[in-house]
Amino acid sequence: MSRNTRLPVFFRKLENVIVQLPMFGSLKTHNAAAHSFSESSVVSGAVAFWRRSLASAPELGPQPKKIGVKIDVFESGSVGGRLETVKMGDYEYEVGGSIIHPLNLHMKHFVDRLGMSPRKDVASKMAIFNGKELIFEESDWFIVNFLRFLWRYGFNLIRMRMWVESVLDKFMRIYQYQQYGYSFSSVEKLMHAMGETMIAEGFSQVFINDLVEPITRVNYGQSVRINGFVGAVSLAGAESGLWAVDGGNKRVCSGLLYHSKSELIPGKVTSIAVKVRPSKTGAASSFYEVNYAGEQGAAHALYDIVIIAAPLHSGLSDISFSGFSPPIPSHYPGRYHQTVATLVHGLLNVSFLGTVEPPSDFRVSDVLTTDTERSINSVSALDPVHIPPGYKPTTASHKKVWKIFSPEPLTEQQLKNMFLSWDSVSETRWLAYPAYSPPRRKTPPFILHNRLYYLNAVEWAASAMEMSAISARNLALLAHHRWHEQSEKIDQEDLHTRLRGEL
Ligand SMILES: Cc1cc2nc3c(=O)[nH]c(=O)nc-3n(C[C@H](O)[C@H](O)[C@H](O)COP(=O)(O)OP(=O)(O)OC[C@H]3O[C@@H](n4cnc5c(N)ncnc54)[C@H](O)[C@@H]3O)c2cc1C
Ligand SMILES: CC(C)=CCC/C(C)=C/CC/C(C)=C/CSC[C@H](N)C(=O)O
Repeated sequence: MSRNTRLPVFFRKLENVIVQLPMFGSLKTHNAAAHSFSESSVVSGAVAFWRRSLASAPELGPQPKKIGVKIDVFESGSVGGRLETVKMGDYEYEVGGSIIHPLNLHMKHFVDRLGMSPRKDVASKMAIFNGKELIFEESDWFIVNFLRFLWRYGFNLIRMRMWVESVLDKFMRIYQYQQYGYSFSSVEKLMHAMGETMIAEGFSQVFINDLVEPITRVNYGQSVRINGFVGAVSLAGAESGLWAVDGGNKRVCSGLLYHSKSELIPGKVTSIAVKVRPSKTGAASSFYEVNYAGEQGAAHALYDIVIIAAPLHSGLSDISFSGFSPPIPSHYPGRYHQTVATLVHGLLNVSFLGTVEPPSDFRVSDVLTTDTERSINSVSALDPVHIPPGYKPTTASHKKVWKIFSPEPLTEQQLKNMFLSWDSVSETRWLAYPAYSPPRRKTPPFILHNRLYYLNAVEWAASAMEMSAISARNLALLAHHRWHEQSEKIDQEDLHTRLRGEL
């Protein structure tokens, strides 16, 4: 089992039988301009703006002449945003977005196209902690896991897996739609095109408490009271075959930024105003004035199209909007959930987990927690972003790097309970992903104004690297089609049936 895998071993084997993956062609884009734009806007992570003129895209219909597109990307922090690594000792470790699903085709495509590779796999083993003891510890033996699960949960696990697969199966449609240049004007329409997702019902309470809840806690730091799609994404984040980018996931961001030839402007965007100016022909045209605090102080620049690629929520971007009617809020309703990632290079106190196993036998790498454990969401042994030759995971009798996810920063006392000793500690406080618990809110819009777009609205469906990539590609296509008044490529119904014969 690979280090990023969370579901028990027997499940990995079953998947080959139950899962039918839809077949897709390569993700070769039909729209070079939109594609390179989508790449730069997602993953540079910041706020991307399209300046003055759009490039033509021959495959999208007859185009008058090829004119250049200039893209500026503003970044107030570091490129990669929530993809971040921290150095401990000689190695770097992921402290933000760390795992990628095998069906996340945009991420896969980026890595291939940039000539990067997935990190080497390292074996892992999962356990579940209820605050007192380990209620489940994965065995190395497929048959043992299988029988344990069958005994305790009946066929719940298989049904759950089939439900996740049915959601993923519909989710995969988006790649085909985007390949054919289709776009969607709202998160609701994008989700509708991927098939409505209902919360899976009928699982036993003990199964939800023991397995589903721990997975949503490690992945979204929250309970199971979340919408169906994000629930399925969270469970997908516990499947087999999860991977990471060799050298660190954030390399994809800087790689795509470089590749897109856009200009990176270090600076914090403070406000965006809509300005109307007379054009050469006499007709009024509007521009967006972007004000920012750059390295040389306050400055501004004018753009035709602006894409905001950072969450418009308290504590995350703080951009004000002026001159818009109706007004655009700086912050949309709803908050982002705090997850603290604490990395400790130390000796784990295995008795804190209620186990009597000697540390030299303790090979568990991922400890998930049930809702009864309030102070921590997970404890995981981390592997460096690059696996050096000869690297082998060790038992708990050796010092190694552990990552603890918790809703609040850990106290000295909590660290002392969890570790017998440590050399170094690093703490990263994230406003990590939306707080998905009810009341369910209206999703923020993709289109904030005529040519002003908002990428991170998609996180209210689910937050993951791939979701930002999908949203970026969608907005690049949408911006292009709206600019060229190609309404037949926007919000088309029943694409699934219409495109069925195309591949
Ligand atoms: C702890 C943690 C673990 C996660 N694990 C996973 C995982 O395993 N797999 C997965 O797929 N996803 C994971 N995620 C989610 C994933 O990291 C995010 O969904 C994704 O990285 C979002 O990317 P983004 O570019 O849309 O936003 P961000 O990464 O937030 O990028 C926004 C950027 O905008 C910049 N910015 C903000 N305001 C301004 C401004 N006013 N002016 C200029 N720049 C500004 C910020 O500095 C930032 O760089 C995790 C997230 C966290 C926090
Ligand atoms: C978008 C689709 C279809 C799949 C993505 C599945 C996926 C990678 C989900 C993970 C999402 C997430 C926010 C994980 C956070 S924690 C990651 C890991 N458990 C860790 O310990 O770092």
